[in-house]
Amino acid sequence: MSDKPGLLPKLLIVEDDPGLQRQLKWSYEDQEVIIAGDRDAALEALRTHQPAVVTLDLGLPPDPDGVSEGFATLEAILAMRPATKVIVASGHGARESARRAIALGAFDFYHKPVDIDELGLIVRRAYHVATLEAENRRLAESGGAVDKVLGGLVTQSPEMIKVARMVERVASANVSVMLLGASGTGKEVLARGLHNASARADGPFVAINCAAIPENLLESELFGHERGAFTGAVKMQEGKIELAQGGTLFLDEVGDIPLPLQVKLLRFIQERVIERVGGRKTIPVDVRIVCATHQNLDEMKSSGRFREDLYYRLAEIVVRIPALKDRPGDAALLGQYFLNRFARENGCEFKGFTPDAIAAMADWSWPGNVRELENRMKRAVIMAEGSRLTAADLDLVNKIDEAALSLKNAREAADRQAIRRALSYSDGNMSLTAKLLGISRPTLYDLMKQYGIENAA
Ligand SMILES: Nc1ncnc2c1ncn2[C@@H]1O[C@H](COP(=O)(O)OP(=O)(O)OP(=O)(O)O)[C@@H](O)[C@H]1O
Repeated sequence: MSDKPGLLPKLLIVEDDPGLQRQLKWSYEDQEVIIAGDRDAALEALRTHQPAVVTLDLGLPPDPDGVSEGFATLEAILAMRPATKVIVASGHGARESARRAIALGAFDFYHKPVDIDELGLIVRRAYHVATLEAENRRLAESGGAVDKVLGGLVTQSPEMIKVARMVERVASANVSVMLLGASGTGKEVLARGLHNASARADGPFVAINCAAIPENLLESELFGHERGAFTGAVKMQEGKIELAQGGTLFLDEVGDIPLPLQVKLLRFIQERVIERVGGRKTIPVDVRIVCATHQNLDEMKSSGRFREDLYYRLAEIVVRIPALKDRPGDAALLGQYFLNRFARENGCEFKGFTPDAIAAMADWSWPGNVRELENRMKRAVIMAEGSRLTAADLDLVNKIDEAALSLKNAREAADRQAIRRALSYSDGNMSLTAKLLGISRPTLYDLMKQYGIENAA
């Protein structure tokens, strides 16, 4: 970080004790510290420097042994700049004043005598929340100008925008596309977007989740059946492939198709004709196949559970979709988007999120990705009592995020993010990316393979 004042975030310390002023002034390397000894000086500094975070001693002149001037200063600061995060110092036995300060809008409090490390942590957390809030305000103010790629995909993450642009590009080409990503990352949204951006947009988009259908029924779901083909087949039924005639067939969880059916699917892709179960007639079908899976198909190919020839037919273009936690800012953006949507649908109004909700959303690792976020928002909008959604409404209070706690996962997440950023910065130039990351090109290739990161440039 730069040590030039002016580029550092500003911290205003309101403290009348000269000894403490000196001690605190030199305790923050990462901040430009401004000191004020009373209310007037504090408000003047607030106007001039606009610090995001303020620490405030409640015992200020002319009432250094009481709290009246401290509270008056707190109220004046929040009246002038309501978004300021004020951290209040409370003396011995001053629980009551701490509580009152929080009720008035203070961000947090600390006990005197000062523990510099502890206060440092509170200050850093306050900056973190202030930054997230500022970002949220920016997004809310940008209103409808939020990036909507492919018609319905809400994102502001460069990685995801790249993915969407890639899907738009391949939409018009006659190639098969395989979407790889964890559950709930938006594979179906992208598949639909691809269909809508393609020349087949006037035709049907038919989706089938191969994991959700029992193995013995999957064949007839895909290929259809003739009347009397099996017990219960009381009438002829067209399969999903046939229903997608002239359009796009989205095979979700393609890794769950059993081997015998993989053979039949391959035959269809090669010959472009189907036979319904129990039928003899061959029916020509013109469909484009887009497929998706969260499984590791490379591993399945090696162990013989997924046919290699089918894989290459289905995966002429492979698109890897980043997890929600790897898309900085998207959780807050999508949170706001779902909040607006569900509030509208339920006929209620919300002003947004409380700081603890914003911080909780940024810290949570979203194992269920966008679907989990969508579900938490849906529930919160129905259950919430206040005008802003809290971390408790989102059921994110005191949740032990085991995935985020693991050091290995945290390191991997940091590696992934750094690689994606460097790739994005260098526009996919591998030599430059390796240089930016300070590693060799072979190491970069190894890491990208290990983390399943594709160079989307
Ligand atoms: N970027 C996005 N913008 C808006 N809505 C989204 C976005 N991504 C996902 N969603 C919504 O989140 C939910 C999950 O998305 P989707 O079904 O596409 O995920 P998926 O990867 O196909 O999940 P699965 O693998 O479990 O089938 C859907 O309701 C979808 O509308």
